[in-house]
Amino acid sequence: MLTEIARAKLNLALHVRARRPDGYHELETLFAFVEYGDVLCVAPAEAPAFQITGPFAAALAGEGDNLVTRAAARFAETFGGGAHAIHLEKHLPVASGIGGGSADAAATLRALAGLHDVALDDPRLFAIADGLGSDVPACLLGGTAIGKGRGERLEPVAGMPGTPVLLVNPGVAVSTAEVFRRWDGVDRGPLGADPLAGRNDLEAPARVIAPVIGDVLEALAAQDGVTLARMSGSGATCFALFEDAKACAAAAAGVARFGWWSVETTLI
Ligand SMILES: C[C@](O)(CO)[C@H](O)COP(=O)(O)OP(=O)(O)OC[C@H]1O[C@@H](n2ccc(N)nc2=O)[C@H](O)[C@@H]1O
Ligand SMILES: Nc1ncnc2c1ncn2[C@@H]1O[C@H](COP(=O)(O)OP(=O)(O)OP(=O)(O)O)[C@@H](O)[C@H]1O
Repeated sequence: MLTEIARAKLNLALHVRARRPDGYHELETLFAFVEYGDVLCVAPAEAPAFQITGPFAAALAGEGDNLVTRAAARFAETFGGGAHAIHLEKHLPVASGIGGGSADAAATLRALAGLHDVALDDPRLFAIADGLGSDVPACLLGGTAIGKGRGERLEPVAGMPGTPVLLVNPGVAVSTAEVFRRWDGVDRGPLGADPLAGRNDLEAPARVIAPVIGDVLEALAAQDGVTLARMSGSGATCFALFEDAKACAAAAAGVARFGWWSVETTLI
C-alpha cells in the first residue's frame, strides 16, 4: 500500500491575462504548496474500490465522477497495472480555490506511478494530469513554481519553506467556471520580478459571488505579523503568511470567533 499527501495548492499571486478562443484563460501564477492536505492510500486489489472518509467526505458523497477515480482510469488506460483499492481522507474544503480535487488526482497518479515503477517525470503522466484539470500538472510537480498558459507551463522557482500560513474558508463553495466568467476582461499586467507584490485578479469577481470573502481578507489583514493576505485560486479560501508561527497561532485564535474553517500550516 502507498500513502500520499494531497497537499493544498495556493496561488500566491494569480494574474489573468486574456480569454482564449477555447474558453480558457491565459494565466500567470505563482503556485505554492502547504503541508496540510488530503490523505490518499492506494493498494493493488482484486476489483476496483473507492472510499471517502474525513471531515469533507459528505461534500463529495453521491458524486460518481471523482477526480481520483478518473485519474486511476486514465493511468490504467496508459500504463495498465490492474485494479486498485483507493481510500481518500478528505480534509480540504471542496470547490474552494486550494485545488483539493486537483491535488487528489495528482496524488493518485504519484501513488500509482510508485506502485508500477513509472518515473514521475514520464511525459505520459504529465499528459494525463494536463487532461484532468488546469491545476493538476502543478500539483503533480508539487513544489513552488511559476505557471503560465492554463497553468500547465511550469517553471520551478525557489520557495519559502517553513513560512507559517493560515488558511481560512468561510464555507461558501465558489464555482471556478463562474468566477472566470465574471472576470472583467482587463489585463492588469504580468507577474513582476517579485510575484508576491502581485495580485489575485479573480478576487474581485469571486467577491461579487461571495461577498464574505471581503470579510475574510479584512480579518486576516488586521492580524499582527501578517506579511501577505490574499485569496487563493478562484476562492473562497484565503490565506495569510506570517513572520512566525506564534503570530500565525494568535491570528487563528483571532479569527476563531467568526466560525470559519481554518488551518494553521506551513509552506513546503
Ligand atoms: C483558478 C485556478 O485554480 C488557478 O490555479 C485554476 O486556473 C483552476 O484550475 P482547475 O480547478 O483545475 O480548473 P479546470 O477544471 O481546468 O477548469 C474549470 C473551469 O474554469 C475555467 N478556467 C479554468 C482555468 C483557466 N486557466 N481558465 C478558465 O477559464 C473554465 O471555465 C473551466 O471550464
Ligand atoms: N476528490 C475530489 N475532491 C474535491 N472535489 C472533487 C473531487 N473529485 C471531483 N471533484 C469535483 O471538483 C470540483 C472542484 O473541486 P476542487 O476542490 O478541486 O476545487 P477548487 O479547490 O476550487 O480547485 P481549484 O483551485 O483548482 O479551482 C468539486 O465541486 C467537485 O464536484
